Amino acid sequence: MKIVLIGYGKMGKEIERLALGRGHSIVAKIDVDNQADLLNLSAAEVDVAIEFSNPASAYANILTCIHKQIPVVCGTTGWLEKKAEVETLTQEMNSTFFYASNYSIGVNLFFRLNKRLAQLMAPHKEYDIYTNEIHHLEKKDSPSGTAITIAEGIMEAYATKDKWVNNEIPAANEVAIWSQRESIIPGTHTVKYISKVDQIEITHEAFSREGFALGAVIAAEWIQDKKGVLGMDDMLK
Ligand SMILES: NC(=O)C1=CN([C@@H]2O[C@H](COP(=O)(O)OP(=O)(O)OC[C@H]3O[C@@H](n4cnc5c(N)ncnc54)[C@H](OP(=O)(O)O)[C@@H]3O)[C@@H](O)[C@H]2O)C=CC1
Ligand SMILES: O=C(O)C1=N[C@H](C(=O)O)C[C@H](O)C1
Repeated sequence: MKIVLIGYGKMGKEIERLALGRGHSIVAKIDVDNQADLLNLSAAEVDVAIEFSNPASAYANILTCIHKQIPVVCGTTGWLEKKAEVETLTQEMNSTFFYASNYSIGVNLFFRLNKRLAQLMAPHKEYDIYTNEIHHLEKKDSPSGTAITIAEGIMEAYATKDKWVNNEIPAANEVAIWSQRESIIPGTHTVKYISKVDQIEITHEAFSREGFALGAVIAAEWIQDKKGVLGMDDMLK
């Protein structure tokens, strides 16, 4: 595959290492100082764009790719208020857009475990819910995209909960996400149910960025013959 990397920071570099190891080539690396190179690329020169930039730039980068008919795998978090627009445009342009708040296989299994646990816990009102995410000090968005997906999974199971709040004491209809920024931690997510007498806790802890990057490269390989709006649940079916 001929890959354009959009965002050449911590994730871009890890994706490059793994993609080269799997026999792919990197045709361009787009960062803040060479935005014009993306505008000048054509779909004939590239099989896929892998977008890990930042919350402020992801939307514009994705639109550029969709208009050029370049399939996009995006992992950037913190811009999702515009995701519905991107999905509509993807359909209108008959293009390809793959998004995941977290590309690691382990986290996606954790998402399923979280939903199942929430279904089991929902009838037991004596348990309060706590969700927590810890990331490195360079992270720009809060809460993490992964923590939002976890909170959405909990809300699916609880008819009484319809929104999440970040670093605030939750009202009865809210799921609290507590965010912590610490050192170089790649990403740790915890869900706890606490009653007066006991506690149930599940945690996913990433040891490095390799799992995120590998998932993104595998997604890029998987979408090669596909169109439309896709995500990890489609790929892991
Ligand atoms: N879905 C997932 O599995 C994962 C998602 N992420 C998300 O991916 C994103 C990137 O993470 P990470 O690599 O750690 O962040 P970094 O800050 O290390 O890298 C982002 C890079 O994008 C560059 N950039 C800034 N503006 C643009 C632009 N307009 N076009 C292209 N590149 C630009 C930055 O340059 P400069 O530094 O000069 O601004 C930087 O080099 C974050 O939103 C993060 O939350 C991270 C890990 C896993
Ligand atoms: O910024 C990061 O580093 C990460 N961001 C993603 C998120 O916001 O959930 C995924 C992972 O936790 C690492």
